[in-house]
Amino acid sequence: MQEDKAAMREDEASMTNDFSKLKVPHVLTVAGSDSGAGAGIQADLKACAARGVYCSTVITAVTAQNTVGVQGVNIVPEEFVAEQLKSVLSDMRVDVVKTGMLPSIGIVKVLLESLKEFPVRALVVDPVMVSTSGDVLAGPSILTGLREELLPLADIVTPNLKEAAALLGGKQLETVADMRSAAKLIHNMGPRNVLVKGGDLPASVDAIDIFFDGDDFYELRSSRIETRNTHGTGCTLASCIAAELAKGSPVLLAVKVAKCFVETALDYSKDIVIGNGPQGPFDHLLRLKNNAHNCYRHGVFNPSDLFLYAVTDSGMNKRWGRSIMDAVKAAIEGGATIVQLREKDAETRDFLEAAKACLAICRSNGVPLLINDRIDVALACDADGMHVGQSDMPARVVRTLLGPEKIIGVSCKTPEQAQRAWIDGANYIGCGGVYSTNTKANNPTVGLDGLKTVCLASKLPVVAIGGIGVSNACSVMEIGVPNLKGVAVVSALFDRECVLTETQKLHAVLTEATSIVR
Ligand SMILES: Nc1ncnc2c1ncn2[C@@H]1O[C@H](COP(=O)(O)OP(=O)(O)O)[C@@H](O)[C@H]1O
Ligand SMILES: Cc1ncc(COP(=O)(O)O)c(N)n1
Ligand SMILES: [Mg+2]
Repeated sequence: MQEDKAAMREDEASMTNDFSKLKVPHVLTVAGSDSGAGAGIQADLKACAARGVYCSTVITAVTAQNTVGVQGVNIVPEEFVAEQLKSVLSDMRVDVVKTGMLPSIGIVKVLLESLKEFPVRALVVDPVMVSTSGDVLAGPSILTGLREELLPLADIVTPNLKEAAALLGGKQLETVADMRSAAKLIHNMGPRNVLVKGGDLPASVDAIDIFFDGDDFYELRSSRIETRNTHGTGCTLASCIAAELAKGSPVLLAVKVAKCFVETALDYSKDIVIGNGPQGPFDHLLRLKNNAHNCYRHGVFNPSDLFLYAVTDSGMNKRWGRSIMDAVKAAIEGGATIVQLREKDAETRDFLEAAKACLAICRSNGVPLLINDRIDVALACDADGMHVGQSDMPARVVRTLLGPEKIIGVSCKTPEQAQRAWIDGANYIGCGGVYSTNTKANNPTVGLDGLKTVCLASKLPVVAIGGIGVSNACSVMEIGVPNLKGVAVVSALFDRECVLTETQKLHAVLTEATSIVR
């Protein structure tokens, strides 16, 4: 639409803009709010976020809506819709406008005026009229404005079966052949492309949509996901199309990507239960959630996990003739609450295989698994986090690479190091060696006094490490500082014949010691 004018604006902008700054693809959605957050503005925001595109919002109506249906609609006065449009379009460089619920002809007119004043690269029109629950979101009064003025500006219009029927004056669509002829007739109203969506096509095994570009028809099929969670599929599809267009994609490719996204998101969230009604929302942020899903306890670090912290040592386990997996399994069975793989001598490939196997064991027991020092291994196996020393990669860099959900621990001997770990975004610190140990060469000890000093200065929870075992764990915990949450042990568990028994013994000692402290 009005590409010349849009291109001119782009040129003007390029003269004044600093290109060392990154231009973010930008979709503006002009739609209604859904309080249940499955459809409307909320779906648009999530869909654009999932596709890596910025989304601004002009709200045309506020609906009271849940998985049962629409309980109320409050239309935003058209002057105020105009004000929102002006705020966004006059200031932010919008690439694509996507429309959803346009509840009155007045609002359609206001939108048309704004698009004339501030042309954009592409316009996606999702002609929302009736919710899947059957409630009216925009009445027939908008139809003439839609057909005669908005559709001719649209790069693509995406009616579902009912909306296509309404645009064509009420004739019901029941077959793929009906969808094709509807697409052609709607194309005659002026949009460059038409997508008739067949989510509600009766008795279809696949989810079939018909795309028509004025010359050719494309039958787009995806498998139909058996789920009640289809509320908001239409809004999501249109927003994804807009997002891909904003990135510069051709229209048909944008539609294919969007359809694939909807199918994947439906499949991913087919069993989630939100609300008691017949139609639930689905989960757009599957990529992010995939991680959180895989995480111990949805990625929420609990400092009490530091209670009995088992740290492996490959040499030790090899000497006793067991694999790292067997060692980890026994430690967890004995009561270990967190596990760290510290394999200084392992070959990378072996380490990764072992890490994956240990992760499976830890996940099935709800115990977090961290990797010592090796961020490549932590990333490759999607471990729950990392532990780093003062000469390893800085915690702040590790945080950037692992993201916000993962656990990061830092070895600290001094209050200054503890302060730095906190600033760098660590979750806990390991303080030691408390006693001397032969698992770490040339490692000066801090003693119980040093441990106490660091605990008192630390804003993060602390786990004590270094030469701790059944005989002295009690004295360590008895220093009685609230943020000392437990002990980390290597030899006391793994340089022994039976890991299970030793872990059980240590667990009993710690339980006893902490009950005295409390
Ligand atoms: N159960 C399903 N499985 C897979 N895709 C679906 C399913 N239901 C809808 N879709 C797809 O979601 C998109 C939105 O379609 P539809 O539900 O018909 O629109 P609306 O939400 O506007 O009624 C279409 O691409 C459609 O094929
Ligand atoms: C505010 C608003 N906008 C659009 C829809 C359509 O979504 P669906 O067809 O999936 O019910 C809706 N229910 N609510
Ligand atoms: Mg639907």
